Amino acid sequence: MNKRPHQDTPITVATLDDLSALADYSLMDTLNCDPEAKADGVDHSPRQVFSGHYVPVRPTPIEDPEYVAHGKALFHELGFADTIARSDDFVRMFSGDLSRVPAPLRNVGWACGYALSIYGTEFYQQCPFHTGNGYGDGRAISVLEAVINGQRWEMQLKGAGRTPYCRGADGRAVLRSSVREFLAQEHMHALGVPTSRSLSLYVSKTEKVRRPWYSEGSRSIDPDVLISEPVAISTRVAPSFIRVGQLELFSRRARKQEHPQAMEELEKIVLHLIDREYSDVIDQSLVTAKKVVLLADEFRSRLTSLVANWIRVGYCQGNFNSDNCAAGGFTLDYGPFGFCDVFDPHYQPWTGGGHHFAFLNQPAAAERNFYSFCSAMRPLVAGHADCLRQLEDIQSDFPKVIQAQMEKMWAAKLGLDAFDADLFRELATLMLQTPVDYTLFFRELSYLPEDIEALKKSFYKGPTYAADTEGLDKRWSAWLTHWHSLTRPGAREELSSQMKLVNPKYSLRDWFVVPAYQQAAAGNYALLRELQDVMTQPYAEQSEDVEKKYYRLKPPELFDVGGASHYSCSS
Ligand SMILES: Nc1ncnc2c1ncn2[C@@H]1O[C@H](COP(=O)(O)OP(=O)(O)OP(=O)(O)O)[C@@H](O)[C@H]1O
Ligand SMILES: [Mg+2]
Repeated sequence: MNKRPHQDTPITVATLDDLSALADYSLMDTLNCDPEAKADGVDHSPRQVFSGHYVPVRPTPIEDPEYVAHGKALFHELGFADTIARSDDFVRMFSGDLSRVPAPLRNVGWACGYALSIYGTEFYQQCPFHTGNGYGDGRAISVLEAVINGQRWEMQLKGAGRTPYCRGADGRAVLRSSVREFLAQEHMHALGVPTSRSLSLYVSKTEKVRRPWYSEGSRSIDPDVLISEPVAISTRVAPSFIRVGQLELFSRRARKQEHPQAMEELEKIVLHLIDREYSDVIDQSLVTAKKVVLLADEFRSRLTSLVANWIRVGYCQGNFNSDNCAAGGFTLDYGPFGFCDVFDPHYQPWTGGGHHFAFLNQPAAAERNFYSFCSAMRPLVAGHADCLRQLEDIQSDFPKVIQAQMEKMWAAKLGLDAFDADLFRELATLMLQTPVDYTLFFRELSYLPEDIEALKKSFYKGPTYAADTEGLDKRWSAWLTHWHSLTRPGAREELSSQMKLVNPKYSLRDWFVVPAYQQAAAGNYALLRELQDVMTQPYAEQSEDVEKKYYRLKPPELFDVGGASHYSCSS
């Protein structure tokens, strides 16, 4: 993702014909197609796919699509005219109807299989056939790759109907989860955290599906009602959608010698990954084993930096399995995620996710995914003792590297040049005992307050605080004094501005998003657009109105409410 252009580019795409001129289908042209697949992509039944990197799949369009939103920043970066998002043929294509796209665009897309490791352990049970051959993109279908100003992008529809990997489900995404993913991708990008990006979001005016969900104000852990929700298709964009799980699928097949081309397919997918995501840092002319070592080294630095960034902004991925871990080192799959309110190392919004994926356990979860990645790479370096040793060193140094990234991140949040363990330990204790709102606390600290009054804006004032307010206030004051003594003297304004670029003012809390998707389901997109606006400038002060609405503590009545504080699924 480091090749991403940051500046607006002149408009080059004002019609679908313009886009089709930029299309380049090299994944379908260079990787292996499932030899048993029919080229027209209309067989959507769940089945085992034994070999090949992709299956041609024709998306199932949603009925009567209506424009909801488009990723404005991405449009400008790509040189897309805003008006194209509402034009008939663009709407048709990105709501899943490829039947009338202009050549060389094709009327089939592709879906990929991938394997699953949960916290480093290989799993097969989630595949309906218990073999791993029926697991993969169950509702994600890529429809093109385009090269735009020298940068290649893959565009992928989510919710575009069944694929052979749909595991018997309908392949749809509801508006609720699509709005969450759409807004979160935009927000993360604006926060400076590498992520897949939001291109567009369309909803069906007539087609609905039933999903388990929470009744209004429900405090139940599991959904307590079945609701009928409009279906939607969002399109996300990235240099590739290769996941660690995908590399594992081919590596498991090579390891078990499942078919004669298994080793070659593993090598091909890894070289494809390098080409899409790492071509600027890995020399094309090296032998594969050497490329793999460089890949592991670079992926480790991206992954450790990614997770430190998640923690910096209060993000919990919730389900950080190897199949939700993009091999390009960016955030992928905004299903059971959340941005925390209260600072809580155990914060985990997804009730099915388990403690091992909780907020401050994410470095350890990343380590497990990295181990799965390294195991998947091993067959490619097996014949090169040197490379094998280097890969093992890269793997075993992961904890050290992530620890260094975390310390660097905490130091930056605190505006310090170096991490101070004592200061941090006391802060973490105070944040837990009070407790504090994570975003508000660090933002208030960024104004360099002389006393703790301003910091109190971030206090939720729990039972420990109520029981000994004076004692805790004293400790907070002592902590603040200690903190001031460690900050750079002079240049206060510069320090404050620097901290404000590390500590966002606004974060996409779920209780902001709930009314936005509820209103959107009733055809009113005003709140969604307002949120899109606010959350794409998370470091800016913005207006007083915005501050009043979005820079505040979570109201007590919203704690523990299903759908606003936790969810059991993310469909
Ligand atoms: N084929 C499908 N049809 C309908 N719903 C699905 C399908 N696949 C997954 N889901 C829903 O999405 C939830 C998350 O599953 P998973 O992460 O595998 O898919 P995803 O969100 O579509 O993934 P990704 O963003 O990683 O492509 C599941 O619990 C399920 O509720
Ligand atoms: Mg997923």
